[in-house]
Amino acid sequence: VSTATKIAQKKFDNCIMNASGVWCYDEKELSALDKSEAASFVTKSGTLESRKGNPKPRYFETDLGSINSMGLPNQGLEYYLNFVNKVQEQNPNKNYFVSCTGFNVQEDVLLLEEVKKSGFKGIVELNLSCPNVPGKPQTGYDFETVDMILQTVFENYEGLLGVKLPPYFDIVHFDQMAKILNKYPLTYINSVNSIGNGLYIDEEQEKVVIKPKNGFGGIGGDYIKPTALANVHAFYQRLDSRIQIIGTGGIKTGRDVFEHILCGASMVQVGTALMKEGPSIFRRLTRELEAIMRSKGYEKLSDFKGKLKYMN
Ligand SMILES: O=C(O)c1[nH]c(=O)[nH]c(=O)c1I
Repeated sequence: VSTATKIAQKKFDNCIMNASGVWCYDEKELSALDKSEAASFVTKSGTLESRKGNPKPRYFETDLGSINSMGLPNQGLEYYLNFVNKVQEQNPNKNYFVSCTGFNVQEDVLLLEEVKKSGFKGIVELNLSCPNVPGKPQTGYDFETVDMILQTVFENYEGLLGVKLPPYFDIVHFDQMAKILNKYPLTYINSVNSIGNGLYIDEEQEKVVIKPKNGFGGIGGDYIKPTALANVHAFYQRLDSRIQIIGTGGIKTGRDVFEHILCGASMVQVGTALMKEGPSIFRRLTRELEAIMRSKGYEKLSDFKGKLKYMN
């Protein structure tokens, strides 16, 4: 049987979805994702109460990516749970994600209790890496706190739960974080969130381009792909195989999807490029990935997942 026929018969499970924060603020945006070729969707990170977020302009696109300091604007976790529970009922074969984030461990516990009470059957993404709430540090850079949060959360929560991590830039930090993460019954880790507190300048006006935090914001897009691939692969090398990895960062073509999977990702999420192109991007990325797999004779993701070669 020819390779092409084999691939046609064994269409790989779609593995591409949105990144939290992009095209997922309300029912309208989430419904558009659900209708698209995306494998699933994740909501904007929900907090205990709804939030307006930071003053605008708080998002800016550049040729190579984006900078954002949204400040966690969201409808509140209850809104997202109500909507996703409804959609989940209509599509039992899809696994939907609800993202949430508290400002301390007590809030994280309350959020997960709210999830449990709602009867949510999907996957929770606990965001440990929002870089844009003034005065609040990125939890993911405080290893003891991450350990304490996961310990506390898993005392009561039995559902499917993953964590959204910030990018790390130090091999010892990969070692330390992986040691902590391996202690817990995590379904997955999502690596990476934006690279926090970058600065993009309008040279002509000699000015920043977003209002919050004197122009400092999370960086996404082409700028961050090498960091994202390194984080995905570093955790792939260190985590128990029971913990899946969702790769996020710098994806805008099928090649980028392929590279994230080669580094060990089981699924990938698209942020900046989705913001630029809209939900039709999922059809394009799926086609481009299929073409690459066909050209290399791969039938399914496990044929190449994590199989990045080193120079011996
Ligand atoms: O500013 C935001 O809302 C935001 N922006 C990001 O780039 N990552 C995040 O996790 C969040 I919660």
